[in-house]
Parts: sequence; C-alpha cells; structure tokens
Amino acid sequence: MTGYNNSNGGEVNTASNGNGHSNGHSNGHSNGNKSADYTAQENPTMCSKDCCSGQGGFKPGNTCAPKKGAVSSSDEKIVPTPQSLLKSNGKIQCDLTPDELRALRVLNEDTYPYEVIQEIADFITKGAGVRPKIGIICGSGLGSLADIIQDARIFEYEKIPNFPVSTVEGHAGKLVVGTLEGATVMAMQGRFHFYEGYPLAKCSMPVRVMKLCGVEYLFATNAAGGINPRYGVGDIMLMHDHVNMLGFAGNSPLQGPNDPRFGPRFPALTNSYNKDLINKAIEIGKAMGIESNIHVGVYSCLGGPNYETIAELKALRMMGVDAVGMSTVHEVITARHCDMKVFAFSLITNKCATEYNDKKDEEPSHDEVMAVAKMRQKDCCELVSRLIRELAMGSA
Ligand SMILES: O=P(O)(O)O[C@@H]1C[C@H](O)[C@@H](CO)O1
Ligand code: HPA
Repeated sequence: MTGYNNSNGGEVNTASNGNGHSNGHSNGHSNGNKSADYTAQENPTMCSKDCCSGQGGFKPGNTCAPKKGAVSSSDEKIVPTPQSLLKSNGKIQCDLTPDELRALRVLNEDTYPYEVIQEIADFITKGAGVRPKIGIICGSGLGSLADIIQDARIFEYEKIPNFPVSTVEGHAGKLVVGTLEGATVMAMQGRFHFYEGYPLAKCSMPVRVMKLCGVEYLFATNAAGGINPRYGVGDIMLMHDHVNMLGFAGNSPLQGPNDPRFGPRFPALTNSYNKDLINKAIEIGKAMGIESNIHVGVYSCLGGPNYETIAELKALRMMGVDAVGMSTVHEVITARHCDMKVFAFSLITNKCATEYNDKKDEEPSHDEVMAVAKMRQKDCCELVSRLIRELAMGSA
C-alpha cells in the first residue's frame, strides 16, 4: 500500500476543511425550564418516575402506557388515569422535580439543545480536569483502545447527566478521559446505534459533547463486514469515504432545526476523511509489518440490527462499497458539521458472501465479530496510539 490520495494524482490536501460556521447565534432551543406540570397531551405515553424506573430507568421505548391508537391484546386491560391524579385543570399531577422532568424530556427528545450538550461537556471537563484534544469512539469489541489511556478518569454513561446508555454486548458504556502518547484524549467505550432505538441525532450526540470539551480530531473505529473480495478477516480498512444508506432513506443526524453554533445548515462532506491521517496510518501499517492487511476503502452504514441479505450486499458492492456496518457514518457527519478532523477505520470481522449458498458457518454473527475484534485488538490499539503519537509530536 503506497500513499493514499483519492484526487487522481493531485497533492495530498493538508488544509483543514474550515466550514466557516458562525458562533453565537442561538436558534432558540428551549431548555426545558418549564414548570413541572406535565400534561397528558404533551406526551401521552409518560407517567411517574416510580413507574418508569420500575422498568429499568428512562430508556428509549420505555413507555408506561400503550401509545395512542395501539391495539391492545384481548387479555390486556387499559387502566385509565385515576381521577385522584387529575388536577381540576385536567393536567396530570407529576411527582418529578423540575430537574428530573427536564432530564426525562431530554432523553425523550430527538435532538439535544446546545445548552444541554454544554452542560454534559462541562461535567466531563470539570470531572476530568483536562480538555481533551482527540476523541476516540471504540467499535464493537474494540473497547481496549480506551484501556491504554493513562491517568484515566472513567465516567460511566449512567452517571453522566442526560447521557444515553449502551445496550450492546462489546460496548461497555464508559467514557475514559486521560492521556495517550502525550495527547489528551477522551474515548467512548461503547457507542449508540440506530437499531438500539435511538434517533441518529442522539446516536451521535457524544460527538458534539466532544467538540464542546475541546476535541479537534475524531478517531472513529468499527467492526464491519468485508464486501470487497480482496479483504480478509482481521484486515483493517482505513475509511476514505462512505455511502450513507440511512441518508438515502431520508434520515440524518442533522435533521431538524440547525443550531449554527455547531455548524452550517448545509455542510459539505466531500473531504470528510483527513488525507494526512490516512497517509500516516498507511506508513504506520508498513512500520508495523501489516501493510498487506491495510486497505483504503468505502464504508456504508445500514440500520441493522440484522445483517444484510445477499441481494443487499450485491447492491452495495455495485455501488462501490468495500465494507458494511451499522455505525460511524452519522458520527462522521456530526463531526464534520462542527468542523472536526476525522480519521476512521473498520476492522473487517467477517467476509460478506455475495453469492447464494447454504453454508451456515458463513453466516455472520456477533460472537464472531467479537472474537475477531479480540484477536486483532492489539494491532488496532498500536495503530491508533502510534497515530496519536504522531499527532502529539505535530508530524501528522
Ligand atoms: O459499533 P460497531 O459498528 O463497531 O458494531 C458493529 C455493528 C453492530 O453493532 C455489531 C454487529 O455485530 O458490530
Ligand atoms: N454487517 C453489518 N455490520 C457488521 C458486520 C456485517 O457483516 N460485521 C460487523 N458489523
């Protein structure tokens, strides 16, 4: 693998992709500082704190009453709100404090207001005592990337105010802040996926938290299926572009009102993956003796949680996709929107069949994904830490 440049022989572009977004304009997102009166009309599916926490806390889809219009099975009873809970003005009494109510609203809203993200970032930077420069998102089974961080301050997602929780095996649900190879870093041991029930903006919300913590570089990693027939299990594909299948279907983490404090309404994504970092990673791969296992390619994210059909994989291949997964793209979009530099790679954990066959052992499974990630975590950690060392030394 020689130096990467996808611009047909032009110079490697070292310029940052400043998208010139303005600061200081609010789009007037309110922060939920309303009274604790919570009308049934505002959200017909919510009830009291005790009821929701009885179902394991406030989580996506954690509703306590059937949605309006839902068909109930014959043995289910619809229990009307007791009159004793209704105030004379028709509002339901709520025993949540204003802060709890606000947290409930934030967790149930699709987008996080700037101020809430700022509060999360303040909580982390104050707790850690540093402002990290590099953000790392660990893919499935690649959480050990965060284990190599020194002077680590660990925040469990559950304890970070207004943070979602990780629900997938191989995603520990911890944020680790510290230093790595001389650089201040924050790493997510566990990301949020669309298939967990989170809207895309919520899946990639931590990227905005990183930005407000001071992060300039996003390193995103993932486990993916190799569609390119040249890719082997355990190979690493440096992402130089993506195909946003969820975007084709009209879904985006940037959907909804745009807050210009993060970035512009219509961001360009043509130079999303930093070419200098790709070239440095190729050099590092050579120095590590794994050159033949390193590729540069195109990743595509589907919604999951099911793996793809043969027809879907054939279609993706025809579209120029080299590896397929269920994450990363919305994180990259969010990072580029707020002008972060991005480096991302896929660990190829399985080869995707593009021809029909009946071989059960060729079907992908999360167990296989986790096993391959475990096997290859050492090289992935070394690649990331050497790249960060180059950044810290100012040579990348
Ligand atoms: O979080 P990533 O994208 O690394 O995880 C992949 C996609 C699914 O979450 C899971 C499937 O095995 O691995
Ligand atoms: N498809 C989608 N996501 C994945 C795969 C796959 O084959 N492998 C790991 N994550």
